[in-house]
Amino acid sequence: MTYDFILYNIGQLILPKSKERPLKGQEMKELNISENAAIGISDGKVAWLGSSIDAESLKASERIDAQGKVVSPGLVDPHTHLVFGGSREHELSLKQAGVPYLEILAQGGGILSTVSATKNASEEELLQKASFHLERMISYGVTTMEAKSGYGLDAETELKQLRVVQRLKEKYPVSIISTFLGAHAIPPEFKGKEAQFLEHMSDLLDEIKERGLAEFVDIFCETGVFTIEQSRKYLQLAKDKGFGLKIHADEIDPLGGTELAVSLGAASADHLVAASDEGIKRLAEGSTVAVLLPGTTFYLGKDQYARARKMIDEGAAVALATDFNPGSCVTENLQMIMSLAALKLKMSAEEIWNGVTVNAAHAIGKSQEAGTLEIGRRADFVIWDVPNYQYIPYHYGVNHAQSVFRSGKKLWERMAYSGVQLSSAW
Ligand SMILES: N=CN[C@@H](CCC(=O)O)C(=O)O
Ligand SMILES: [Zn+2]
Repeated sequence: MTYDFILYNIGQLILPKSKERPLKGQEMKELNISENAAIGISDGKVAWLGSSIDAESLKASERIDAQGKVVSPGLVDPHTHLVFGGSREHELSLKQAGVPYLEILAQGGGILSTVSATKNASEEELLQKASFHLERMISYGVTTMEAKSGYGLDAETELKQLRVVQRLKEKYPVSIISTFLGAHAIPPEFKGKEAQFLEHMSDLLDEIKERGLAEFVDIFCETGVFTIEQSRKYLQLAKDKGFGLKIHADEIDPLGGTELAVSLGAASADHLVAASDEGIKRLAEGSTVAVLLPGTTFYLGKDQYARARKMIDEGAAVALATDFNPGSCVTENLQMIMSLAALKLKMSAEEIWNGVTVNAAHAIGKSQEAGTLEIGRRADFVIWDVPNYQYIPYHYGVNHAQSVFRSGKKLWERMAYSGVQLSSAW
């Protein structure tokens, strides 16, 4: 057999273990690292895995020298609000003055400010803007990501956002999982009529399902937004209609969204900064993935981070995501989140890599195709310009990706291979 190409001289090849279910508790500490490794690629898939020495005797149309660098599966970002209009830099001074996130929202700002900007933007404008952010995510090593609606809060704008996600799927050779988050905030005209608003959003579910516009349904279950009972009813309906479930749960107040997620069999419960001891116990018992978003806690200027250590030590499955959005976490950089996970969530490098690969894939129902490199799987991988896998969480705030491959094809490559390239005019 002649392989399309062989990537050899890989200093460390990161091979997360893939299971039928997410890695839980102590399993998150396990990470296969193969040294001086090689991968054979054929028809966009991993066709051979072994040592660089053994790869010498293989036939290949092309050979690429990884120069002793680190190679990992393409990263998976399981929680993003990729499609939105406008930006919210004007809120920074409010944050600095100590105005809480939910207070900005209650005053008609925050999410509602982005809702106005998203309503006012055309589909083309939203597509262009989301493309810009998506390309940046790819440059940071992400080949599979989730994207939510939720900045419309009316039928027309929610569907417009979901159509943009569909168009992104067609435009880019990456996997994008679409989530309907029509229940993201209460529009001013529905203040005090939350149940009516949720009925209005529920009415969209059949159309979204028929047109294949979303795989998951999500809700912001929080003080001043949607209650536990409202969330339960809404999500149960979505589940009955065949959607996967996600919940923005226990981000600020411990309402019990974590327990609700587990009891409904949600794929993920996200944020969980205020998750109770009982909620953590339930996560450990179930298979709902705790998607932690330390970039959001950092960006909101809070001191209390999600209790990742307790979650993992008690047996829960943890994944990490950017939560990229224009208000509470304005970064496309999942590597930065890996550093925050090390520093603020006290996760080990092994737990972090599992959190941005296999467990993140489970959180969005893509564990069969993303998050690891195995023979027969799509060859989505990243060559990292670092000496070892611990280095990425350690050296923060910069992009360590050297090149990003999707289905065995180079999708993105850093222009200067060794560090920065100063202008020749200097
Ligand atoms: N907390 C709710 N939703 C988003 C923030 C959205 C926004 O502020 O625009 C989040 O996950 O952080
Ligand atoms: Zn979110």
